[in-house]
Amino acid sequence: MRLYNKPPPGSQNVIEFEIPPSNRFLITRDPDHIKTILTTKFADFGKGPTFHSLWKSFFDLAKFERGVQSFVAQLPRSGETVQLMGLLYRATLDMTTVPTGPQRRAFIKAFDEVQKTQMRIVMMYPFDAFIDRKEYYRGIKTLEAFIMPFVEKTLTLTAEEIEEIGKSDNDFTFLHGLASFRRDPKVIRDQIMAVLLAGRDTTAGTPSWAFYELAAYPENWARLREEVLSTVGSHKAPTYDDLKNLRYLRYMLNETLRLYPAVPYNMRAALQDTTLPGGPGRSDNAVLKGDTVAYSPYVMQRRRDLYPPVTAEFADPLIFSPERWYSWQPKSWEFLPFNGGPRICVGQDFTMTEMAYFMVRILQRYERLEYRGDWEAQLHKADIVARPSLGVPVALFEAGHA
Ligand code: HEM
Repeated sequence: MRLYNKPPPGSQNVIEFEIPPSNRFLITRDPDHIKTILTTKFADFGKGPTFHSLWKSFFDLAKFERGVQSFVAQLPRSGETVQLMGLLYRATLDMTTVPTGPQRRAFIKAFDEVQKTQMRIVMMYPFDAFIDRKEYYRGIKTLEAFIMPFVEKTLTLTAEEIEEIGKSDNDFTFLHGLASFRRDPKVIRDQIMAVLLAGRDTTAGTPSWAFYELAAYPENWARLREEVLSTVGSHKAPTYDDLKNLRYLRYMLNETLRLYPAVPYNMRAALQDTTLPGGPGRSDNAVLKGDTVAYSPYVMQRRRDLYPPVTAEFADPLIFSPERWYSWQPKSWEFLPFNGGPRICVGQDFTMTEMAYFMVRILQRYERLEYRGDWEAQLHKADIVARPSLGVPVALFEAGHA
């Protein structure tokens, strides 16, 4: 983070350093550079060999709705302290794959182990060879043992049978979708694993930050609740149309992703010699094949110079203010929580709907939120996905209770 903030005002917003013998790094916080990497010169950059070696061996996702229901059922009694972040992490995993019964514990343990090691490997690059991968490979085997029977069973279905299932919204899963255009069990396993790993922490981390901020701004909670009650009502499950109509809720989620993009740091490896724009009156920055270019939506989205001046409608960019979105739209490439270009997050629409759904169910039921942790001790903890370092300990106060 200190490195990302290093370029002085007026510089090209990029710094460069080298780890001998051959690893050159560029770290940028310039929207034009990010645009160049992710779209204009997309073919010049890839995820890099470390990333590909990590994602070689993988698996699933099946049903969504279950998780939402189990989350709602686990909400605490009015006024009781609950670690909301832990609950959200469990719920988003439930929404995708998690088996029930005795397999459950082994699955979650393996999933956590695989993800933790992946994060360590990425964070330690280029010194990742020192990381012990024994548990990692064991974890992958456990996950595979769970998912492969589902993949194989699905592949016994003919294209016509899958098409028939597709006519029913309820029975058709992501697995059927994959099986309808690829018959290779390994490819299907990899796709499922990719979606599962990409979707859990990001989707759990974002509402965690939202609750964290909302606990500090009771007036925003009240305004959200008012919007939900007048649009959806106090008990009914929201429909897709309801969710689309909740403008303030959408702004609140955007504001959360602006201050706390779930993937705060990212990188690409140059696949060939190329350049990044130097800006008006400056020569381009040379990037050589094999160089790593790191960029940070987190730092970029907090750059004051990219925002309009502070006014009554537009709060300081470092302040959580969903209201700003009523009169302001970020310029393209200056708001990138889901990345951009051909590798934009495929789960973007799904996750925005899912998070809105979560928020609606809680806002319907609870009229007030109280923080039960130590504000001062909280840190922005970023492995690959960012979360509040101490979770989100809160008490929720049910409507109609003292
Ligand atoms: C708040 C929630 C989420 C955020 C902020 C988010 C953000 C991102 C970002 C920044 C990337 C680009 C990573 C890169 O290329 O370096 C990405 C990729 C991806 N996301 Fe998400 N994501 C979220 C939820 C989800 C969910 C729920 C799913 C699945 C249902 C998902 C599936 C994927 C997949 C499969 C990729 C890889 C796409 C590719 O490389 O071609 N994401 N996401």
